[in-house]
Amino acid sequence: MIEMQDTGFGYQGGAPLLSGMTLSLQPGSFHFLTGPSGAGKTTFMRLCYADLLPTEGQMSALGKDMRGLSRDGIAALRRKVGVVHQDPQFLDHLPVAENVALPMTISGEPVNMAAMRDLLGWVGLAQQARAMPASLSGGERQRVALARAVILSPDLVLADEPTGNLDWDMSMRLMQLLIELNKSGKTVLVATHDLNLIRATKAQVAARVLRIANGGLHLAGADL
Ligand SMILES: Nc1ncnc2c1ncn2[C@@H]1O[C@H](COP(=O)(O)OP(=O)(O)OP(=O)(O)O)[C@@H](O)[C@H]1O
Repeated sequence: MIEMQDTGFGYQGGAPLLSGMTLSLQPGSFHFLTGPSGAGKTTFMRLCYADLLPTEGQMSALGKDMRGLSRDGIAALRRKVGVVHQDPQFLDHLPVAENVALPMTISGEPVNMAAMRDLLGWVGLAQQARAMPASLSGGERQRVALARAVILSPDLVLADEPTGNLDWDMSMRLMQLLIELNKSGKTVLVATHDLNLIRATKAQVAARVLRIANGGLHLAGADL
């Protein structure tokens, strides 16, 4: 799903931030990504959905070589990757249902309203379909963001600190949805600082933990 061989990345004009990363993220796997603040977790996630391209080594995502990826290639790749950000942004003048449907609208696909209702029901927000984003709680916003991330049925779901602003119960509720997605066959990668969340999730799913530290990517020990 994601393959890296001695892959590195540095922002323009800066020293390399990540280097020598070697990874084979298998289809259907569940991984956490952890590491200190500023280590490069978000940068790593951005590489995985071709929002950034590696500056060293080799990398492929969903079978596509990231080197020399055309604009169309990047767009096709992103269609297969659903992303949930820590602080999801919505179009505030559109209700929840339209925000969730945006990836379909943008890609010119007809919106399947029945599928939309199912999806909102799955994230527990069937009653909020017509609500405006500004009226949602933090946990509701994250669940709307998750629904939006999976509406095109991506193969890979990336969540960058999705529970950063949520209490424990809501964090676990969101993790439950990510676990369900994984059990339905999706590859899931979740960046988080929260070791308790990792431990609680690992009790339910065979998740592995990647750690970014000192500019490199490491597999964390079994104690995590
Ligand atoms: N667009 C950018 N241009 C230059 N440097 C950047 C850019 N985005 C991030 N950085 C730098 O890259 C480093 C890694 O940032 P990144 O956001 O990937 O870390 P992180 O591990 O996700 O941090 P946190 O846990 O605090 O969210 C930081 O030093 C950051 O300042």
